[in-house]
Amino acid sequence: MSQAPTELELTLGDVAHGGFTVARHEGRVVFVRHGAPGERVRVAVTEPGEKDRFWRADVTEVLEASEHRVKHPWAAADALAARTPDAVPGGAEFGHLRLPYQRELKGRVLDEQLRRLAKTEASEVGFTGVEAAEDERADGLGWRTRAAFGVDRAGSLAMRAARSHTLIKTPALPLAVDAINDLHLSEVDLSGLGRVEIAAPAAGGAPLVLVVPATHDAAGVRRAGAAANRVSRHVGERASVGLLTQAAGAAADGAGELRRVSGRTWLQEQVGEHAFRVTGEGFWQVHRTAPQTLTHAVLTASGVQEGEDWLDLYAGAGLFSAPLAQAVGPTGSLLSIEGAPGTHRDARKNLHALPQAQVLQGRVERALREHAGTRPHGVVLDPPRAGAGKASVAAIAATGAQKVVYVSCDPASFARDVDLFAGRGYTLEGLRGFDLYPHTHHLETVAVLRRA
Ligand SMILES: C[S@@+](CC[C@H](N)C(=O)[O-])C[C@H]1O[C@@H](n2cnc3c(N)ncnc32)[C@H](O)[C@@H]1O
Repeated sequence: MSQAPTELELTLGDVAHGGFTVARHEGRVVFVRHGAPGERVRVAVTEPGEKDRFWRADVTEVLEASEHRVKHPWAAADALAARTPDAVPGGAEFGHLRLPYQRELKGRVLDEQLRRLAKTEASEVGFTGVEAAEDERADGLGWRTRAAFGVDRAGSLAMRAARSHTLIKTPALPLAVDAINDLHLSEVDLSGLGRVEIAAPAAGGAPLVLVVPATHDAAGVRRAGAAANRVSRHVGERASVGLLTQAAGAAADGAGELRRVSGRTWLQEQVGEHAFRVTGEGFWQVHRTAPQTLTHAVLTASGVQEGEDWLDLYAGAGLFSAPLAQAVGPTGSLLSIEGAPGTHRDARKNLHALPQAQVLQGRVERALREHAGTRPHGVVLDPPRAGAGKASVAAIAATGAQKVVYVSCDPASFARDVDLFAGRGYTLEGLRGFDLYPHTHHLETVAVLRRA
C-alpha cells in the first residue's frame, strides 16, 4: 500500500466547527488549519494515516490567497511566518483573516450546526450575523482579562501550540489586556511551575496571579512555593499572588487548596451597578466587555418583568442572577444554581443584598428535581462548553417554564440541545451571536426558546 503523502496542493472549501476549512483529496476529507475558504494552498499533512477516514493538515504556502487574508496581528502566532506551522501558540487561529470575515465564518458554522443537528435555519429565527462585543477595539486585540500560560523547560512563561504539547516562549500576549502584559512575568524564573493563570479585573485594579506546581508531591510544592515568592517579589503591590496546590479547577471545586502568597485571593468585578467577587479560579467571562454584552442580551431576550419567577442555571458568581433578581424585584423570585462550591460561595456573597434571590449549590440536573412543575416564568442557562445535555434539558422542561434563554459558547452542543428541547416541546424563537473571542474560532450565542 502506498504511503500517505506528507505534502499536498489543495483548494479549500468552507469553514467547519473547530476553526478548520474542509478540503478533499482523492475523496478523503482533509481538515486544514491556517487557511481560508476558496484559497489554493500547499499543506503539510500532520496526521497522515493511510487508513484514516480524514486527515489533518496545516497550510505551508498560499498559492492563491483569499481577499480576506491580512497580516496576522500577533507576529508569533502567524503560522505562515513560523519555522513550522505548528510552532505557533494556539488561541489566535483566525488572526490571518479580517475581523468582519472572521465573524462571517463563525455565523456560517452556527448556521451549519443548527441545520445539521437541529434541522433549523438560523436566518428563520432572526439571526442576522455575529455581532462585535460592546466597545470592541477595531483591531480585536487587548480583550482577554483571563489568560493561562504554561512554563517551558527554561522556566519561562510560555503558551501551548494548538493540538500539541509543544510550549512556545510567550513574552507578551496581544489578545490580553495591558494589565496582564504589564506584569512582565516573562522576566521571572518560573522553574517549578506547571501553569500560571492571570486574571485582571475589567474595571481596573490589581490582577491576581495564580501559580500551579509542575508536580504535586511535597518537593514539587516546595519548589513552586519558591517560584511563587519570586513572582510576588517581582510584581510587588501591582498584583496579588496565590498558589494552587492541585490541578486545574481544583480550587473552584473545593478539592484543591488556594494558598495566599501576597495580596488577596479574589478579584472584584463591576458590571453596571452590580459588584461581583470572584475567587481564585472561579468562572468569569474572559472578554473585557463580555459581562455587560451578555447581561444586556440576556435581559433583552428574557423580557423579565417585576413580580416574575426566574431560574438562573450554571450561574457562576451570579453575573445574570443579580440583574435578573433586581428586575423581578421583591415581589418576584430568582433561583440561582451553580455547581462549583467556591464559585457558589461567591454567588452567595454577590447576591446577599437581594433577598428575592435564592442561591443553591449543586448539579443542575439534580438540583432541579425538586422544582418540577413549579412553572417559573423563565429559565436562563449558561452551561459549560459541553452544553446542558439530556438530563438537564429534561429537568428544565419538567419545571414547565414557558421561556428559556440559552447562553452558549459552543455551537455544536448548543444545536444538539436545541434539538433536545424541541423533543420536549420548545421551539427556537430568537438567536443572536457575539464575537467575544476575536481572532479565535469561538463564538457566544444567546437564544430564546419558547414552549409551544
Ligand atoms: C459558562 S459558565 C457561566 C457562568 C455565568 N453564567 C457567567 O456568565 O459568569 C458555566 C458555569 O457552570 C458551572 N457548572 C458546570 N457544570 C455544572 C452542573 N452540572 N451543574 C451546575 N453548575 C455547573 C461551572 O462551574 C461554571 O461556573
